[in-house]
Amino acid sequence: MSLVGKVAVVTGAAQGIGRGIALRLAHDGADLVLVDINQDRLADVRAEILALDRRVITLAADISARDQVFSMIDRTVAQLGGIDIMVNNAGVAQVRPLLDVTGEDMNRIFQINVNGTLWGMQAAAQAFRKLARKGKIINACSIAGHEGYAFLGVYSATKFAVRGLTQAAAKEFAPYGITVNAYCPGVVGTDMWVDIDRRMAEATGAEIGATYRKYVSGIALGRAETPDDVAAFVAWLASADSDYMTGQSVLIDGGMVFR
Ligand SMILES: NC(=O)C1=CN([C@@H]2O[C@H](COP(=O)(O)OP(=O)(O)OC[C@H]3O[C@@H](n4cnc5c(N)ncnc54)[C@H](O)[C@@H]3O)[C@@H](O)[C@H]2O)C=CC1
Ligand SMILES: CC(=O)C(C)=O
Repeated sequence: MSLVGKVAVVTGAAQGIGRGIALRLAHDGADLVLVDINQDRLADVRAEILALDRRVITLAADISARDQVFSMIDRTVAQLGGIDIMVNNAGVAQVRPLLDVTGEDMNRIFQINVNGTLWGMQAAAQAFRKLARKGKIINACSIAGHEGYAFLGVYSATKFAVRGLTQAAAKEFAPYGITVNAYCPGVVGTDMWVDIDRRMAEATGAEIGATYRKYVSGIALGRAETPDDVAAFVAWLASADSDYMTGQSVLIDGGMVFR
């Protein structure tokens, strides 16, 4: 219950890792702002958080649109009285042989994964400073932010960029008491991996499920990651226990990448 009295914003909260993070932060006492481009499934997550007796609002936003991100933060402060934790979770994967990558491919995934993370950091930091609150910014990185993966090259590049932005923002925002860190999951059983596996099968001729099984077989702890595994670490990053950590993109992958 370390987050009682705190307001947390989670993007990409309608499903997968974002839903897991939102539910865990609510369990730990935070009030929640659930943000997603897909409104259909946000209502279910909202109901789960209301059942935890927490305040919760849902906001539609495309994180690649800077004005929508800043408007979302303004509405957060107006409706819940402030913001303490910003989780820039929303993101998309892209399976493509590098030889086939187009400018449109690059622009789309960078606008969401990189620009969207930067807009979220900008808007949150601006709000923290206006409210004179220390604040915590927590970004979604990946093992692909530490190692480039075949057929996931541009996606990997976006996550390397998130790691760099996390380090730079940590240095720039430290004077205001704002910490900036990132979580780097491995293979988490969400819709994103269903899509990756399907597209890998199309690109390589492998059977459906083969890519997912190959990646999971390389995990030292012997099982795929769950959204709750990720959320447990993000809950620590959101708590005061992480106040002396900043600029770090931390691998929590069950033992895949060893840095
Ligand atoms: N699933 C995995 O194995 C891993 C995922 N990650 C990262 O974790 C984050 C969450 O991944 P998952 O939950 O697996 O993905 P997911 O695809 O299951 O869910 C992503 C959510 O983000 C939303 N979203 C997508 N684009 C958006 C936009 N432009 N604006 C607002 N919302 C948007 C989607 O509607 C969806 O609800 C992503 O940043 C991903 O790169 C990192 C490492 C591993
Ligand atoms: C989706 C993702 O980040 C990986 C490498 O699984």
